[in-house]
Amino acid sequence: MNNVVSLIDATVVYPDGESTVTALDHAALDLRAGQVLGVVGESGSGKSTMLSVAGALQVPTSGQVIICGEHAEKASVAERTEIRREHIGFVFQSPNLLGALTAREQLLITEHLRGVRGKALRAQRDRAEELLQRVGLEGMGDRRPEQLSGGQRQRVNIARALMSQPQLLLADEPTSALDAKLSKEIVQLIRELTDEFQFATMMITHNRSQLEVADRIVEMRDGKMQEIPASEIGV
Ligand SMILES: Nc1ncnc2c1ncn2[C@@H]1O[C@H](COP(=O)(O)OP(=O)(O)OP(=O)(O)O)[C@@H](O)[C@H]1O
Repeated sequence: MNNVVSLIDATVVYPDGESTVTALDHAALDLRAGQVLGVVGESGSGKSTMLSVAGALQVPTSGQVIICGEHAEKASVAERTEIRREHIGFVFQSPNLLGALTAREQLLITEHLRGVRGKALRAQRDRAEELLQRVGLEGMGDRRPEQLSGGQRQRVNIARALMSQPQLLLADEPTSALDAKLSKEIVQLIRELTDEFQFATMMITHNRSQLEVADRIVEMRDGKMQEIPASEIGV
């Protein structure tokens, strides 16, 4: 089976005054379709940097990043935008939904901005309805963010990330704004969607109990990434 994303010796070095910070230190990873990877580590250990490199938001200082067969480290800015648009869905900490738009419109905003019309738009409208239903928001498509709970807003966010049928879902602390019960529901939903749509998921979390949905876990320490058996961290 092919890897959805591979990091090969990926290193990110930032300038830090007179010296430098190695935020990602020779990271190696292969992630396949249908797998959920949990990413843990203390603040400043390099989790966001790793996710940002795996998501072609930034290029490594050295090493390789292969996303669905495409070398992101060699791609131009425009090509990286295309890689993200074609292959990747992003879910960030708090849902950055637009206040004036309904849940349905949040899912279709990209299509409207790109001027998608006719049959293609109808297909995406159908997909939006299916996804709203799939994430548990059936009948709520007309609600604006203020008319939705925090958990429901994160569900809209997840549905929106899946509109482009991504092969890779990157989630950066998707439940940090939610209580324990809602957090559990959201990570469970991400697990189920990963199985159903067979994309690969990387999820940063501070909450180790959420790692029970992960197939694999990596821990970041000072930019170094190490895969650890689930048994070792008591999941
Ligand atoms: N743009 C930047 N310029 C300089 N240093 C940076 C930059 N971004 C991150 N760093 C440094 O790189 C290291 C890793 O940061 P990163 O944000 O990846 O960690 P993190 O594990 O995601 O932290 P947190 O859990 O607090 O979000 C830190 O030492 C940070 O200060």
